[in-house]
Amino acid sequence: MTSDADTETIAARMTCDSDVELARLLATHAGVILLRLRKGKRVPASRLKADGDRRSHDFLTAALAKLRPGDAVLSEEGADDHARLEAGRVWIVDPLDGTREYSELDRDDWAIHVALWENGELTAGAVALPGLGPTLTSELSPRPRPAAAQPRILVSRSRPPAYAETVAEKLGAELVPMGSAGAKAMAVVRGQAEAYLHDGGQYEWDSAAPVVVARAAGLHTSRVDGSPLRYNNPNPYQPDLLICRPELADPILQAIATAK
Ligand SMILES: Nc1ncnc2c1ncn2[C@@H]1O[C@H](COP(=O)(O)O)[C@@H](OP(=O)(O)O)[C@H]1O
Ligand SMILES: [Mg+2]
Repeated sequence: MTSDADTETIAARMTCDSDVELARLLATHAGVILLRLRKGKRVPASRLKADGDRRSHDFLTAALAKLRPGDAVLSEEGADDHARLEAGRVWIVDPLDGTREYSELDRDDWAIHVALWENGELTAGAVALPGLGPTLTSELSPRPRPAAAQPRILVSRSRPPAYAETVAEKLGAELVPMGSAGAKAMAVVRGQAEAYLHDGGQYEWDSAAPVVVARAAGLHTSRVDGSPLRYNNPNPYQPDLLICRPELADPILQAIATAK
């Protein structure tokens, strides 16, 4: 098992000039720490969730402090330092997205998010999906996607939007529950679903890295009223999100507007 001292040593040894490569390395390594932490664990779910959040957060923030000392950090697990509002570069990280699923030992729908915001825009990011496949980054290129006979719309397992069934009916789509914003967004990037719809509560760290990777893959990303997603706001609460194949954006947004 990786100890806190080990993770500090790893962070201290890392070097990296490219921001996107750094995001990939950090998210991937945090995933290794999290996989090791839960391997063979027979501890209460609440303890695994708390330990996972803390260990991953400590690793990511120690590495960023060493490798990008001038940058600000907004992390789900850290105190929000409003100095970030004056900073030109802010790392927006979710050390463990899908914490609930992480504590269910047979599930893989959880993720680590590392994104970089620079002067108003998300510019780089990575989403690690330990146990599911390689870390996806904002260096992806759009790829051709064959039309799906019946669109699959991913929604939260525990908190799907109240109007999701109405939207699915209108589009002749199937609703598929899955944990983690990052896992859902990357399932769309990987062609395993056509859309990810969320409403009712979320924060910037839940979507920043998934959104910058999804945009690089050529997908539509917006609020559910079609307005743009903006990051590094004074209040990081960002309650809703649509990520989908571009040709489905207008039909889904129209169906949401009618159903809400
Ligand atoms: N109504 C809500 N209010 C606040 N956060 C929410 C939320 N619904 C989902 N989220 C957050 O969005 C992420 C994905 O959720 P879900 O798996 O339900 O789709 C989770 O992040 P964390 O696991 O990082 O806390 C979850 O806490
Ligand atoms: Mg999250």
